[in-house]
Amino acid sequence: MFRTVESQLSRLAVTAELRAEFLQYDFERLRTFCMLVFSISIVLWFVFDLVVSFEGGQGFTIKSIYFLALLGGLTCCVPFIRKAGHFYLLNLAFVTVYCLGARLVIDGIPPDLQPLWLTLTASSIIFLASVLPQSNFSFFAVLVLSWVLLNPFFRDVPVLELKGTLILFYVLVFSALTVYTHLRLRQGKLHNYLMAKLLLEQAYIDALTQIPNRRAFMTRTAARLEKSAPGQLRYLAMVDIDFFKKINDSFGHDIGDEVLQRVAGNIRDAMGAFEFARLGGEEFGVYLWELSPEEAWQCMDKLLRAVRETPSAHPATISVGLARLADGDSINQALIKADQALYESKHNGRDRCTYAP
Ligand SMILES: Nc1nc2c(ncn2[C@@H]2O[C@H](COP(=O)(O)OP(=O)(O)OP(=O)(O)O)[C@@H](O)[C@H]2O)c(=O)[nH]1
Repeated sequence: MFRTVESQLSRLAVTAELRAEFLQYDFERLRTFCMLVFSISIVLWFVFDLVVSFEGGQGFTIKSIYFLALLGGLTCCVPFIRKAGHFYLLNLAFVTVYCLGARLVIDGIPPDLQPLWLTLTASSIIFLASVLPQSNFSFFAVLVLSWVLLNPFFRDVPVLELKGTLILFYVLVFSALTVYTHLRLRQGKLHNYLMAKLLLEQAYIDALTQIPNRRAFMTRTAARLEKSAPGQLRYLAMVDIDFFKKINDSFGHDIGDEVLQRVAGNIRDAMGAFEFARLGGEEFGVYLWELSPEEAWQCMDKLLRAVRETPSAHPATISVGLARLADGDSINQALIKADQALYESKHNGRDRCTYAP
């Protein structure tokens, strides 16, 4: 089964929209991790600065405080960022400040050690950036920025001499490896995201009518019920197609399926603002809230009319049982109440709604 879903996935076109949705999801999931990485980077820079300042006899300057404040300020912005794109910009700003701060410290160590420390610092920044949730463009920008601002050859290190050649070799191999792992990691994460999305859709969407199924309905309505304020007006409606067995028996199962799809479309059009689902067979459920009893009734009346008046070679009608949820009622209790009201509608001639207050 897993392989079947995977082969379905391979046929799925990964649009720019899907990619953006994944990047946004990835950022939201890893927001705390981003803050942790930023905080660890600041601590590392601070310790490096302290060692060079005191062991190297430079003295801790006010500039270090400015850099710490800037980096800390940028880190504090992360929890307030909503869009992944804004985080990429913030990350670039963080890397720029960090690189400039690192240059400041490295300038204070003996010149022959500087190329090595510039290389180590740039590699650490690039490694940390490769595990952060960001787009390819953003990662490449960090890569280029880090090597430009922490260029180990800036002190006339001859590339063709042993030291320069070794550094260049390391820079190239390290950059290639991190680019490769970043791309592979991202591809793997995107694949898992799309797979989970596809499986979730299959688990929560009714295959025939393409509207939410019973599982989705029970999960969503229970969540809404839990969050709703006491005293809020809430209703549960059971919708059932009239004489559906007759439609199947007279015109065949395919026409029965068409009728189911049409009624599901009517429900989607009329109840789009609320929770709705196909509960099974020819039965549908609707959960409504923040309406007066008259308004809830009118909603159902609108739906009855829409189904009745939809032009078709195989017309159909529905019956509805509308129940009001009392405080403390569970969805299952409401379903039982709505089912009893639905029975009344069927008993009284169908194509109507019965309200159970
Ligand atoms: N075409 C089709 N039929 C289905 C599907 N699921 C259930 N059914 C049929 O729906 C019919 C339900 O019939 P009944 O429960 O007797 O209800 P009814 O004929 O609508 O009668 P009333 O509800 O009393 O108006 C059965 O014949 C099922 O076989 C489906 O996915 N497609």
